[in-house]
Amino acid sequence: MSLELKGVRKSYTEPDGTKLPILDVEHFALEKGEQVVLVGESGGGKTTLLNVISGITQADAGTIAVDGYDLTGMMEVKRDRFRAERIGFVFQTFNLLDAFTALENVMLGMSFAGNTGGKKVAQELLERVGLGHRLHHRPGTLSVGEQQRVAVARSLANQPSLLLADEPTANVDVKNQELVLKLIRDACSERNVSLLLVTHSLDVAGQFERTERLGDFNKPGGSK
Ligand SMILES: Nc1ncnc2c1ncn2[C@@H]1O[C@H](COP(=O)(O)OP(=O)(O)OP(=O)(O)O)[C@@H](O)[C@H]1O
Repeated sequence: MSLELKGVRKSYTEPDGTKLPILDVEHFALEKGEQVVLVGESGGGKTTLLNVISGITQADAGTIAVDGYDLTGMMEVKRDRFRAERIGFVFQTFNLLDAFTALENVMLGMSFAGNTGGKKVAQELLERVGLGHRLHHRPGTLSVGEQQRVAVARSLANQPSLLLADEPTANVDVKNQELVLKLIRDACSERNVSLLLVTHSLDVAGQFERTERLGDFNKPGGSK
């Protein structure tokens, strides 16, 4: 199993102190190499779910296992490193660092995970996403579609076993949407990376064999 969530709960606390339950997932799992699209209503908690898996947000309860290792049972330093090594992330807004070139953006994530063989691998990844001629451009001098392709290259730099993609095609034009989606899916297939991708697009969702509606397995407030 590439990813397995059991009993994962997350609430936010509103300014007046009341709890706002967002996640209550009894069980959710991805097989190794599986590609799953996640759909659901706006505000339902899709981003929160990805953030809890990636560790951007701390879950209140439950276990989150990646490649059979329970992240919630690890010490913080080990957990951060494990995540950096095993989980790649593509965001809707790319999250590239403006002061650095495309090549440096890809390399920076690699050094964080202790991957020092950097430059050649980063260059190959950028070539793989069609940006071999843009290695030394900063994000502000790249087109939007090119920026998302840099982000895709960066997400794969540590050879993750799981890729989380949150609306990766929402901010790129139609032509680039197909390109970015194909790049993500092909790269995951080639490397046997599991993919969990959030989208609002029915076009995108329709291309996946497995589509999950968050509301079908997430029952916030049900176990209060
Ligand atoms: N830090 C926070 N504090 C309080 N409430 C939050 C916080 N982050 C998110 N929320 C609320 O949690 C709910 C779930 O948000 P989330 O972004 O996970 O939904 P989503 O399914 O990704 O939505 P969308 O499809 O619109 O992007 C929303 O109602 C949001 O307002």
